[in-house]
Amino acid sequence: MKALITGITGFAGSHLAEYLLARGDVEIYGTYRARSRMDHIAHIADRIRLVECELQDREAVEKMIAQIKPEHIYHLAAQSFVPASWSFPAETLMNNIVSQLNIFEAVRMADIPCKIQVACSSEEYGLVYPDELPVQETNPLRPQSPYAVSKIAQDFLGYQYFQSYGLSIVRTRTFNHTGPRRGERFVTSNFAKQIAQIELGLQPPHVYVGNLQARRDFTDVRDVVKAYWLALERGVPGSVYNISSGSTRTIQEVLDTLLSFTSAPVQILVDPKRLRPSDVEVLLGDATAFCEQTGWKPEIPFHQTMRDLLQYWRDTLQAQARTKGGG
Ligand SMILES: Nc1nc2c(ncn2[C@@H]2O[C@H](COP(=O)(O)OP(=O)(O)O[C@H]3O[C@H](CO)[C@@H](O)[C@H](O)[C@@H]3O)[C@@H](O)[C@H]2O)c(=O)[nH]1
Repeated sequence: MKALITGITGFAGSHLAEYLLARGDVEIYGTYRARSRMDHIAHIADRIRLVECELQDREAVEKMIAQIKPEHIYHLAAQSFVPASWSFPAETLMNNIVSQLNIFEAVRMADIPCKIQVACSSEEYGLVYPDELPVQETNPLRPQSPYAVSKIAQDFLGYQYFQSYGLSIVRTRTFNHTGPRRGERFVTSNFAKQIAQIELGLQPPHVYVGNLQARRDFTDVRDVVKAYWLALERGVPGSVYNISSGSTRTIQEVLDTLLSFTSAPVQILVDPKRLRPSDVEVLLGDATAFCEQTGWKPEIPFHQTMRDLLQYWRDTLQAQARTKGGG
């Protein structure tokens, strides 16, 4: 079976590639761009096929899909950092919407039997009222950022291409996910990296934070990528599914959990630059529909995820120090 992962060099993409490799029955293709960093997939590079492709280039995408003829497409490539979408709203919308349109059009033109998973987001729900929790797929979408609007467009294009052309598309609205290799701008990874830097004496004992009152529903990325596989194996085309753990934590609790793994004394400082024009206050997902349809359930406890993430940063920073020191 041939699977294509867009954004294979990224956080979720690299974990999905590892998961599919471990299955043993999947031939894995992945797209990257000239500027993509390869460190997340260096350890598996000899077992996957990498294809350079700018997804905003329609002709390049058509050629790539026609050549590979994938049976599964996992569309994970995106501008996924919410604050960047305020700094670069046009780029976020263009990148996220046009890339996906090109993939849909290329599959349609190639006329191949191919299932497509679209990585949508819980950010689409945006403003959620207390009596709407936990959020179901039927909840109104009240976006709070340009990123959320881009994901709603991706989501609705998935619905429309299923309705109009019968493309076999499954949409996954994934709530926050984290784990080793999480990009350092995202809150869990950012705090973990700061703590690891403090432990190694690479920064003063100050942890900079933004809004600690926000609540999020976190799942381990290694559970999330299993869900993506199951979405295409057992999900109903045309459907949209929440992928979430069903429990919520404040960002303060995230910080406290990470701090419980270190003996380094730290001071917490609010950095006003980390506060957003509008922040989603609470996200808590109801994944019952997905669990019942596919048999999926998250298995890795939050504490384990946080422990692994902090260890990832300790190992990464130590390896960087060794490289710099020439040892
Ligand atoms: N990034 C960051 N966020 C902080 C910080 N301090 C507090 N926060 C708060 O921590 C929460 C989570 O922020 P992020 O980790 O940046 O994630 P996100 O905005 O919730 O978006 C993530 O989840 C979405 C799914 O709900 C994904 O779609 C999106 O791509 C991303 O992974 C937000 O409420 C943010 O204001 C900080 O120093 N840095």
